[in-house]
Amino acid sequence: MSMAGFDPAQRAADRAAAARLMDVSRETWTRLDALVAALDRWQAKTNLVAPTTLAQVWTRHVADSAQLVELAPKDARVWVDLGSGGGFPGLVVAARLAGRTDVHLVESNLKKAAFLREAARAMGVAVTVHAVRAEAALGGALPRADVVSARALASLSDLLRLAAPLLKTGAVGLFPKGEKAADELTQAQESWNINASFHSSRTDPAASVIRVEGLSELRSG
Ligand SMILES: C[S@@+](CC[C@H](N)C(=O)[O-])C[C@H]1O[C@@H](n2cnc3c(N)ncnc32)[C@H](O)[C@@H]1O
Repeated sequence: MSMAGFDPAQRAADRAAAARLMDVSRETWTRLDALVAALDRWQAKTNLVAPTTLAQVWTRHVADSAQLVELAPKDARVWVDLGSGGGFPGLVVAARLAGRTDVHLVESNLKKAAFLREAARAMGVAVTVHAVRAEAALGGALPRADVVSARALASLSDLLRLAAPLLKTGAVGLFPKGEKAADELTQAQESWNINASFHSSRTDPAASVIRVEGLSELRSG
């Protein structure tokens, strides 16, 4: 067991498993290693990920986040991640798309926002961290986006309400969801016309990513 509370051998095996799930450049691996090192440094003082997932951080969090890039438009210039927490998926996206896409991370917890800034510096990626509630950021500080993502932040209905200003102006929404994904979509369809597709997760057979491309209010009555 390491000082950080996980078995290093299990962590190494998990990194190898993640390498089989993600096809990324050597430069991206260097950035991702810097992200995981920063996460390990901070995890003791700020709970960034569930401690039980630390040994599997590479598959449970990094590879799980990395798969979103394949679902995004190839020419995405601006990506907004809501409720970024320990950097998932936002900092993983920034590692993969460095120099090509402006990544905005919205995180209301000030300690986690400080982590996101420090981790980005350690990774050598330029991101914009908005240390405010998403509701506030979406009311003004964010630019028009090509992609909006959110992982483990809220139900799909709440996410659509939150991200509507971006989704209605052309952003594609990428929302990783667990085994209740279909139920969440059915519930959201009570309020919205949604053009959505499901994409099986590469890292969790029970999970999927809901990709939203087009959103409008349902007319009632
Ligand atoms: C369960 S965590 C998920 C973090 C990360 N996306 C992940 O998948 O590991 C939710 C995060 O969203 C942040 N958060 C909650 N409500 C928020 C809001 N209204 N605006 C911005 N961030 C919020 C929390 O501080 C927390 O870091």
